[in-house]
Amino acid sequence: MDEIQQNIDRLLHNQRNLLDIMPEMVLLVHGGSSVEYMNPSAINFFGDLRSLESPKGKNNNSKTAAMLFEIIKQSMEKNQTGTQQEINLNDTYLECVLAPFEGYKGDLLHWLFLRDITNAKSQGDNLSYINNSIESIIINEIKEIKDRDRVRQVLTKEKNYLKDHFNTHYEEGTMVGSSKPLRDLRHMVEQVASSDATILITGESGTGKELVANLIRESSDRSDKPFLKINCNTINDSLLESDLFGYEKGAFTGADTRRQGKFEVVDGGTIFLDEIGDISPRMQAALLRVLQDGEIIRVGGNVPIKVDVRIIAATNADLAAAVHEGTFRLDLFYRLNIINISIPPLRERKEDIVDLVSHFVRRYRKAFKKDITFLPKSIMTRLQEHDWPGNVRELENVIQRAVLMAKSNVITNNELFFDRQHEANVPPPAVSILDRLQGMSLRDMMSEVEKEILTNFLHKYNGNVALTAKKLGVGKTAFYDKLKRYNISPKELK
Ligand SMILES: Nc1ncnc2c1ncn2[C@@H]1O[C@H](COP(=O)(O)OP(=O)(O)OP(=O)(O)O)[C@@H](O)[C@H]1O
Repeated sequence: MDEIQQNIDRLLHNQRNLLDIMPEMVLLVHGGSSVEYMNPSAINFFGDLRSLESPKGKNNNSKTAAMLFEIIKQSMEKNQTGTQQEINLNDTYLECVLAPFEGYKGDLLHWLFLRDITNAKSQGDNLSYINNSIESIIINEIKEIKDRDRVRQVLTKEKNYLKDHFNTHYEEGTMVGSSKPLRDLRHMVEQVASSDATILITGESGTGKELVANLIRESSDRSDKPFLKINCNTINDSLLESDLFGYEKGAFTGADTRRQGKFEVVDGGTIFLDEIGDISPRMQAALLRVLQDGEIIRVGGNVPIKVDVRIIAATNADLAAAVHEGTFRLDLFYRLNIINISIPPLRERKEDIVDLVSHFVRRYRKAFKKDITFLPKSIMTRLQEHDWPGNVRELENVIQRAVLMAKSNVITNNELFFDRQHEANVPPPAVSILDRLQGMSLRDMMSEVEKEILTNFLHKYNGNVALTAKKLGVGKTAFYDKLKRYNISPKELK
């Protein structure tokens, strides 16, 4: 019997020691309502819950015991015994296994094995937070790389935008543009150049009328013969007449020798008469003679002289309207208008802007020895959106300035200034004329008023001298004299 008792004691001792050294918390609960055993880990963690008189007490240990009993009750109800559960006890996370068994005389006993997993759990949470952060950092990084790539692609595209254009061979005097109107224009120039027919080139100011005249002459059979350009607007009538047709000795004061006019000098070649809409009726008659009969009469002479000159004329005025108003001869209009080349304004062929811009960049980077290699697409868009009241000449001016002012190899918005010419043409706000004339002599006042009237009317009639002179009831020669006296340039008043 002693031996049996000794064995029981030994087993109990070993069992107790085993439970005592376990790092996990172990509790033995009796009947689901009192704690019969706690190992040191459990006591250390919960406090001693074994001697509590009533688990419903108010101290902390009673509350903890009540919570444990509740866990046992719910596990039994949900049949979760023997499985590992995670419970939260006052913000502490515990892993718990419940093992019910039948004790002496049928007592209901529960082993509760518990492990504190709060740290492990928060490390896990941290880890998943870090994982998430790393993931979002990587996602952001990838997005940024993609964005950078997109920007790089755009920049590469932009960089290449004018590369081909910039690298193409640059030729002075070429007519640039690939829009349908420009292609038609080029075709027409090729078709009419080789004939000797008179050509009238029409189009707004700065559209390229002179350029077209040059091309016609270059492609004609007269390309190796003299080519003279006369701007009918810049010299007065009598000078223009003697300049073109020559004069006989004694024709006017100072004509002490006979002199050949340009039509004779250029014989066999071409004459370009720019601003033809501004010539006087007398000049119109003389020109009609050249066109009809192929002859001129020198000023002060009466002998017709045969000339062989091709005439290319140009105007930005509406000659048909001038005929209608009686300031331009109908027969001369017909003679000039045998072949009409009409150049559309730039705003009607905006597709040409890219070609024109690169053409002018090439022209001016060479002239100013600048190394412009890049023109951002945003700049090109701005240029394409502009209305270009001054047409190709205005575009050329804008690019010329930009190239000159560019600080690197790129043209930026800082260098882009549009002509304000059309705004400058708006008459200044009215100031009382008498205020302005105060202190002047009557003669000076009259001159000022006359100058003001001439300027205003020329502006109103788009710089058309013949029309303005007619409207003011002044002879054209007298009108030109006045313009000279007051130093007024009709061209600047268009
Ligand atoms: N298609 C084009 N390609 C290249 N350069 C052009 C083109 N059109 C016009 N230009 C340039 O624009 C500028 C103005 O052209 P141009 O003097 O021929 O115009 P215009 O119509 O005769 O002007 P205006 O009415 O004032 O006499 C010139 O430098 C010319 O070389």
